[in-house]
Amino acid sequence: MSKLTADLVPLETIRGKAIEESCPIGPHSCPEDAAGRIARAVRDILVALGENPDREGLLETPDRVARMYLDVLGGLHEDPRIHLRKQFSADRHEGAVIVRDIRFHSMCEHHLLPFFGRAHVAYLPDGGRLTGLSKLARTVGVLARRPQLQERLTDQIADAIAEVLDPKAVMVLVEAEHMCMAMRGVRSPGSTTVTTVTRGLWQRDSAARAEILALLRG
Ligand SMILES: Nc1nc2c(ncn2[C@@H]2O[C@H](COP(=O)(O)OP(=O)(O)OP(=O)(O)O)[C@@H](O)[C@H]2O)c(=O)[nH]1
Ligand SMILES: [Zn+2]
Repeated sequence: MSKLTADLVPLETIRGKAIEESCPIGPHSCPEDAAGRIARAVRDILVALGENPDREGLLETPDRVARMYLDVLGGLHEDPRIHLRKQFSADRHEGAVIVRDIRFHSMCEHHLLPFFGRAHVAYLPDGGRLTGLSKLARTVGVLARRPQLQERLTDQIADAIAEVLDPKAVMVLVEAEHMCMAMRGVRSPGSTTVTTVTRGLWQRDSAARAEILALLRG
């Protein structure tokens, strides 16, 4: 099972006061003045590129980029399991629950460029234990807003559902386009990467797995 909380920088390596208690994932480093640090680094990047960070159009850019990073990578300081703890039961429902087309945007951890697409999530409740449909999408959102690999994102969505709902089975399919493949490097826009993971009963039962996979693909 992959770790669901982020590997953040150890407290002692952060200069200044670390805020330990304000994050739902427990004691860890929330670097003080994160926005200021990012903004200074962005200014350095602009200078290194040969730009003039003091020209009018770029004056506010470091601060904007800092706000943007803290927003699109804010899932580092959130525990995805919190949402799934909102549960209720439907004693007579024994079938699979499938939520398709959960749109997400994430950041590839190799290039810090976006990858984005859709996650499709299915689970087979045990004992009628259900979570809210929106909570599945919220879980995807938290895990996507981190520096990620598509494979890890897929695994972590399944792990969060398996851990909190303890269902009989889980399957997650993620399809995404990576800007690091489109804008640079191999320059292959339009390529789609598909990743899947199966846990529990559907891992062992190939007929059931094929049926759910077909439903996830739509
Ligand atoms: N498996 C996997 N690879 C990814 C993901 N995001 C980006 N990559 C790949 O990570 C690899 C990094 O390869 P490197 O050779 O270290 O970096 P690079 O020189 O920038 O590679 P190119 O993209 O081929 O130019 C590239 O092949 C990317 O396509 C992901 O989510 N999953
Ligand atoms: Zn990349």
